[in-house]
Amino acid sequence: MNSAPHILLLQQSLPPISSPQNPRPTLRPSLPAHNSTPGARKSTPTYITACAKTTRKTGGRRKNPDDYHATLTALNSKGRFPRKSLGQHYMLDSEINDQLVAAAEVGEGDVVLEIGPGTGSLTNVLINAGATVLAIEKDPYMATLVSERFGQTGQLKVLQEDFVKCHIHSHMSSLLGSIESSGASSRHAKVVANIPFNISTDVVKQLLPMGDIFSEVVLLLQEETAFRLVESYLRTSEYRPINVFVNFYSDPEFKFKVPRTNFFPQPNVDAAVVKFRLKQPTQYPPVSSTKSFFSMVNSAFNGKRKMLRKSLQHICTPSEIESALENVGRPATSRPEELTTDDFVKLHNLIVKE
Ligand SMILES: C[S@@+](CC[C@H](N)C(=O)[O-])C[C@H]1O[C@@H](n2cnc3c(N)ncnc32)[C@H](O)[C@@H]1O
Repeated sequence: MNSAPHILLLQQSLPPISSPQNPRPTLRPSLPAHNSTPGARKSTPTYITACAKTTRKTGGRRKNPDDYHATLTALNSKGRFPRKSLGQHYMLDSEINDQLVAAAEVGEGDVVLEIGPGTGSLTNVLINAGATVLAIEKDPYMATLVSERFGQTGQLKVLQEDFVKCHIHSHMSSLLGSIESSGASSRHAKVVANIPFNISTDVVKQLLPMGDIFSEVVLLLQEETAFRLVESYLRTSEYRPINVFVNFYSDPEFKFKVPRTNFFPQPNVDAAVVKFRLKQPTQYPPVSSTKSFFSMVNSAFNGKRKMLRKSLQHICTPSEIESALENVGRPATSRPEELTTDDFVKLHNLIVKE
């Protein structure tokens, strides 16, 4: 007998899941076998009970193929329940997936990287838009599920790997190469993904410097992360090296907020969509070495409360830093949070000799 966990779906007399009065329920494990009804067989699987029904689209609007019940049914088919460690919060509103795909302007013939396809709700919209999708999924069960769901289309390649560890540049280059050699146009690929919040920084750090293969990266992130990456302003304590990094490699844009009630299970925070338009390598600000540039930026912020003429003393003398700042058009007493990405580039080129 299969002892894998299942999801028991109660379809009757269920409260709506998206109203504030009826917060979306969470999956909860039933009592373990030793607490179950006397006489129950020992091999009874651990049931997960979900007490909710989805809001259905009516009045001529199309039905969401990835609503609450469909998501649970898909998980149940593999005996799965959402895993917190994998950031598994599934999107229930296909209109938000439509907006994600529209934000990246995905169209016929595009090649798209999706990180964490899960049950395939976003993958479905991407495929319907005419894209060929490379999906990286860490959870082997979800990788199988999404392969089975779209295997027939010929528009999906699934890699069961951890995105953080995989060689995404070479995977994507070889996919683009094979599409090109089949006679199709060789446009840049795009990234569209509802990613697990715990790998957001890794994803941004890996993908943004890949302007040679990607033109846009559209990510559904934790709202706070989205603000931190896009709307941290000069002279505030939120302004960090990551902002210099993001602006060096891309033009970021905050697109829209996604309330937490749209996910199952519901996370503790809201989300938001950010679009990064990647710069091509020829458009990067001119520095002799990106390694020494970001190392200088990090050093500058390490001494956050210090003036640059102190925190960058390991590179050159305070008076050399003061005159370089003057050259950049900044006061000799400048602190890191007062410099734009362009200012840092100019400062680097004046003080770092290689
Ligand atoms: C937030 S869910 C999104 C699922 C689906 N895209 C959706 O919108 O409903 C994140 C997905 O990423 C997968 N995942 C988590 N960590 C991953 C990693 N390091 N590499 C690749 N996939 C990962 C999870 O298994 C899960 O399917």
